[in-house]
Amino acid sequence: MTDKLKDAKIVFVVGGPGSGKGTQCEKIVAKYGYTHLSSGDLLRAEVASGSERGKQLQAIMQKGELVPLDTVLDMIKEAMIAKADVSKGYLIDGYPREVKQGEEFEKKIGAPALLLYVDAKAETMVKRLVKRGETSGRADDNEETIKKRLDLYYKATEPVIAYYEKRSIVRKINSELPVDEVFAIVEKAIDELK
Ligand SMILES: Nc1ncnc2c1ncn2[C@H]1C[C@H](O)[C@@H](COP(=O)(O)OP(=O)(O)O)O1
Ligand SMILES: [Mg+2]
Repeated sequence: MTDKLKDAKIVFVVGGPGSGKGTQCEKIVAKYGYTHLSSGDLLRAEVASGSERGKQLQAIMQKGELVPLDTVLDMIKEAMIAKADVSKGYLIDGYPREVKQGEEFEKKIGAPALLLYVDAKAETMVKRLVKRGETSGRADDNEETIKKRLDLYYKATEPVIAYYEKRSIVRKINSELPVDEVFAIVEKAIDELK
């Protein structure tokens, strides 16, 4: 564990694609001064920067292969350390995707204080993603890919929730409600951390 991060408040934000993770994270950042880190965004930014590592990542991703777990974690850790002096806490959005990723995160960085489980029905998630796809420009926001992402989510990520439930750090958030009502529930969970 890194000294700079030893007292860091770490919140895992887990939920299916389109459940509303990004939406709620944005609101947490605005109210609480947390740092929002999404592994996908970090990878895309590294590629866009044109750095040596970015070029290696791009080559891997172009082949359709998975970026090594260690690389993703190193990037998350670096981004956390860079914000250590100003950040009130960290939102780790869309990670861990599987139990192994959670275990590795804890070995290399630290333990989460809370897991926000942003929960919506499959039907709701599909609807939101199809709508987001009209403007997001994200290649994976189309109906066929959405279905694959949902299947993978249920297979790989639901065990993550069960794993952290054993430690009683999971707070399930009903994300079927309007955004502000969802945030009211999120606020309670974050306030309890203080
Ligand atoms: N509680 C809510 N009610 C209605 N729409 C919501 C919502 N939360 C999010 N949305 C919308 C915003 C986006 O267009 C879409 C997906 O939200 P998102 O925050 O990008 O999800 P995620 O980051 O979990 O993939 O759904
Ligand atoms: Mg998102």
